Amino acid sequence: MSTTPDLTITDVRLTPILVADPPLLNTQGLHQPYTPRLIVEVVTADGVTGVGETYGDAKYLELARPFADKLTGRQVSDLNGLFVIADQVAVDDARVDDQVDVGGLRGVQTADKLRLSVVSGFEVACLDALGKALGLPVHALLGGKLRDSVEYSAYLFYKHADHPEGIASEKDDWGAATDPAGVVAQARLFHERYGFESFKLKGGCFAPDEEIAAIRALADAFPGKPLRLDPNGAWSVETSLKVADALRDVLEYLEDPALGTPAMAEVAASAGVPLATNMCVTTFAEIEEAFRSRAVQVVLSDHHYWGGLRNTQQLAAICRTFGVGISMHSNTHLGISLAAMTHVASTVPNLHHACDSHYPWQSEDVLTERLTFEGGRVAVPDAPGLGVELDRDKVDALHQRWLDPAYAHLRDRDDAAAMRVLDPDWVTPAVPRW
Ligand SMILES: O=C([O-])C(=O)C[C@H](O)[C@@H](O)C(=O)[O-]
Ligand SMILES: [Mg+2]
Repeated sequence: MSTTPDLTITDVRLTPILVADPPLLNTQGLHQPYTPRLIVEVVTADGVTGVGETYGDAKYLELARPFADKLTGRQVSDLNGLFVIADQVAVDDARVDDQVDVGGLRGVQTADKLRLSVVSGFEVACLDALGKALGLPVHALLGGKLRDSVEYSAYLFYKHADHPEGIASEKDDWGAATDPAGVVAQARLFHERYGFESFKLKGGCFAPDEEIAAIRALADAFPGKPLRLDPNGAWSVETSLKVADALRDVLEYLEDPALGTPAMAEVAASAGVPLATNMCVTTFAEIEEAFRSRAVQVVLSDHHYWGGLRNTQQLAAICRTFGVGISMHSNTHLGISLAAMTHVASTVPNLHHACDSHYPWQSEDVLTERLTFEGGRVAVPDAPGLGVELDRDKVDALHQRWLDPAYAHLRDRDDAAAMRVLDPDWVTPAVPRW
């Protein structure tokens, strides 16, 4: 005779960690050798543990701790209640006043968005626990998968071969990529190792003509494959239109060429190529202006800052209503979030673009078994919950690194600081940079 599971949360564990990150370039600077993440675990009265992950910088930890304190005694099935609790957690004004996250790479910073980024880690952990308790995969809790695998795109970066000399870091085997030949070599490796069939280049690092040449080289090397270029808002409207003109025939979309919805709308009006964003539409409040002005044709949801998997489904429904495409953004996440992204992506009917994922860049993970890409796709797990298992020894090791005073300066991501190690005169570029 089956018994009803006890879904009461009896314990919540928060573990900040530092994970190896290669020397990747973007318009703000360089990735630091280690990047912060927060691992969330919720434990039920029956001893079932659900796992989630989110951004791990100090301002997220500050909110996650009081949030966690309010969870014990609640049900893991009370997902709507998470948003009610989040509203009760105070955000220090100094954390959002005139602040943008990682120099603006994650779009606007508001108290609500900060709260939602914390909620998402707990929502995923609760869904994982609920699924395990009921014997159902997360996609079933989200209404059921519409596909058995989810397609991802190769996320190409300009990069150095190594982090600066004398700086503690992990070695990677991707080599340098600072010109079109290097970018194509990196893309070939991505294709060989993971089978990716579409390619996104993180731009805004070099003069636009050099980045145009890199995309042209990719188009020659991978004829007919979908290509994207994302300078994170580094260009003026004029430069954006020049790039669109030069690459119109090979781009699937141009991502955040210019900063802010009005500039994006101006570009979109005559670019002749769809525009995607994970910068000007990152909250529900930003949707109306962007959709009315036809500034974006594809929204890239980051389930962390949109507030979780169910909010991502709501965003997808709004996009569908307005004829705007949807796909997924990604940022130095681990396997827990890749599994979460894969579950939700499998339930979205209007998913017509391969999703982004940084995962191949993350050589360290907290799972007993890494998720794998076959033909550029991740199979949607059908095991209960997220279908992944936490490796406690790995979590502990990465947490020890976070605790180590020698690494304390890396607890907040700061791409400009990493760049200044190489170039002491580096200042975050004024926008538009070109
Ligand atoms: O698509 C994007 O804009 C991103 O993934 C933002 C990220 O922060 C990326 O630029 C990075 O990690 O350098
Ligand atoms: Mg982007």
